Amino acid sequence: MDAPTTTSADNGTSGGGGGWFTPRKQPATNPGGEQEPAEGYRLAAMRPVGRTTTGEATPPSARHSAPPTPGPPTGDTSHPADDDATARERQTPPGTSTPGPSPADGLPPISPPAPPTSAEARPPIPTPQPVPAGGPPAEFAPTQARHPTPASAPAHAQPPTAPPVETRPHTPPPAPTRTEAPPTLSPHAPAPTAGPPTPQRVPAQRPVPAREASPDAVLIRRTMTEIGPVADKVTSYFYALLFVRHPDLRSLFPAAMDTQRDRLLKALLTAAEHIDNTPVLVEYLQNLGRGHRKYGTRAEHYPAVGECLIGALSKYAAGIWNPELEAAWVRAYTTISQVMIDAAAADELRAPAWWYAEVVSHDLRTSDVAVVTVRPDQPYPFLAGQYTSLETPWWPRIWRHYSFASAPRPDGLLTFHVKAVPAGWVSNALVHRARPGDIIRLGPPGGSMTVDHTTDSGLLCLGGGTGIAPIKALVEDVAEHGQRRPVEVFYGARTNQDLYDIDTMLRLQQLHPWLEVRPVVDRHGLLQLPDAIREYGPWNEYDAYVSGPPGMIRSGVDALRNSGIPAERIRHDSVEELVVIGD
Ligand SMILES: NC(=O)C1=CN([C@@H]2O[C@H](COP(=O)(O)OP(=O)(O)OC[C@H]3O[C@@H](n4cnc5c(N)ncnc54)[C@H](O)[C@@H]3O)[C@@H](O)[C@H]2O)C=CC1
Repeated sequence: MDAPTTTSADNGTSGGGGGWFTPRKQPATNPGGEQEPAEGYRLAAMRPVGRTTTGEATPPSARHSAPPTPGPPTGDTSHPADDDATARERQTPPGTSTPGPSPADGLPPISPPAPPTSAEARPPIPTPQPVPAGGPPAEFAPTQARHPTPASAPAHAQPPTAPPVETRPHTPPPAPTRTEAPPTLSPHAPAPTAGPPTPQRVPAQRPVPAREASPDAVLIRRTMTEIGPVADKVTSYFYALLFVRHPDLRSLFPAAMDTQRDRLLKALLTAAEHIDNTPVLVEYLQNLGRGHRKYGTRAEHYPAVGECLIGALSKYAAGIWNPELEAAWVRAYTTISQVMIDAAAADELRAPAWWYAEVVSHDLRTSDVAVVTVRPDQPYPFLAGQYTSLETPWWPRIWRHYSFASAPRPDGLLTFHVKAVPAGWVSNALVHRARPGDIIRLGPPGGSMTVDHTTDSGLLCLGGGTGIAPIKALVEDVAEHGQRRPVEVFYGARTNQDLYDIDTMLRLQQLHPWLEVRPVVDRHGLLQLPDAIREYGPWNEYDAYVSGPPGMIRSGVDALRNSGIPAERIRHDSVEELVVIGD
């Protein structure tokens, strides 16, 4: 899969135990029971453990629970799996949207899979085991008014005009001497803190110790192999089942479900497939669970998704499907959903589900790139290198990811670099329509491409196109920590004109002697950004950060590894990359 295309840094993906496949019609009093078949064959409906008997954690305030309805009431919805993809700026052409699956849309007919032969054929109900959701919740922040105040903060400072950019030869500084233990990407590494709530620090890549796959993992992977050739059909059938059986959930998804539609399923399947990689999965799913709050996802929604997941899998893996396989999936989904539910519940105690933010500055740098600065309606804690999800008033419930282009600032303003991509709904709105005074919504921060301040290793940063945004934030972060660790930035673009933020980067270079910025402009496709780092080095004592288009990340990671940087010291936003490490 391409990277970054799932919440990456997307980060994210759970382990732990805990069952919540419980009776559909008796969630409050029979948490261990089985579901009665309804509408033909169904798995047991599910109720999360550790929640209230209604399955809904009591929101601390209306601000945390009631989804707003910004913009025209189009009926559009957000995509619960959007967080899994760092699909920044990639949007569905407005003219090609599909208003949700239905039999009339050419989707597979919704014929329920064959019922089990007996109640005994059902999978055993796993024992509920609440999963810790990231430590004790921080103090609850009082709810604030949802109406943002008029803009009054200064706009984001503009960079000076720079002279024409030339790629200049450079001798890199000597490799830094490590004075502390190398930065660990261990799943148990402490999360960096940026004030409550503490964003999860989820390294984008982590090696998984080689070990024998668990029996459940073997069964799950067998299913994945079986459905691989018909993945599209599984996806269509899954959503058809979900929306036909649970029409109330339709409003949680975008009206246009074409290119976005498989994110939820993809995230679930990816997580299940890597169910053995518990620490990584836990962090990923916690991030995913928190991110789902802004969609209005509630604990009681998860059983429906689980039912339909199993329904779709059992239909398209019918050749190998049996009670043992089903039980493995039930256990996996139980774990996955429980972690997400617990994380969302814990997050609800310490952070809003979303933030409103007012555009205070809009700087069109090129014909298709804008630098947009917003002021959140209340403090927005994040770490440099992270990203957020963003919704405009013109496309309600369509969320896209953008990285913060600055380290946290004293004035609380947040800046994003947005490139309008062809037929991109959100990106075109942000570049060509947004103006100061417009109100957008922000989801929680996510991503693990953050600086490890416990080491003085050098930073080797590759930023391609608007991928330079988080790199700039990382540079500012290093500067604010007052360290003198070498930072080498390779800023790639297809043309000189595309180096829209070079002035800012050169200004930072002037300010900081430890910073080296090297613009790399494509030479007729012969030299691309990753090629440039091969001309310099050595890099074996550096931590690497890669941000840009998926192809650039792939070839950048290859080039970095070839230059001697171990995989665990290369960070980028990509959940698929994250979870496949170690396979
Ligand atoms: N806006 C944001 O906050 C962020 C955006 N991104 C991603 O960065 C990308 C930026 O897109 P554009 O500005 O259009 O970049 P672009 O397509 O113009 O490419 C930027 C640089 O990457 C190189 N590159 C592209 N494909 C490559 C490949 N296959 N192999 C090697 N090098 C390659 C190009 O040569 C160029 O130097 C988008 O995919 C976006 O999702 C990533 C992080 C943050």
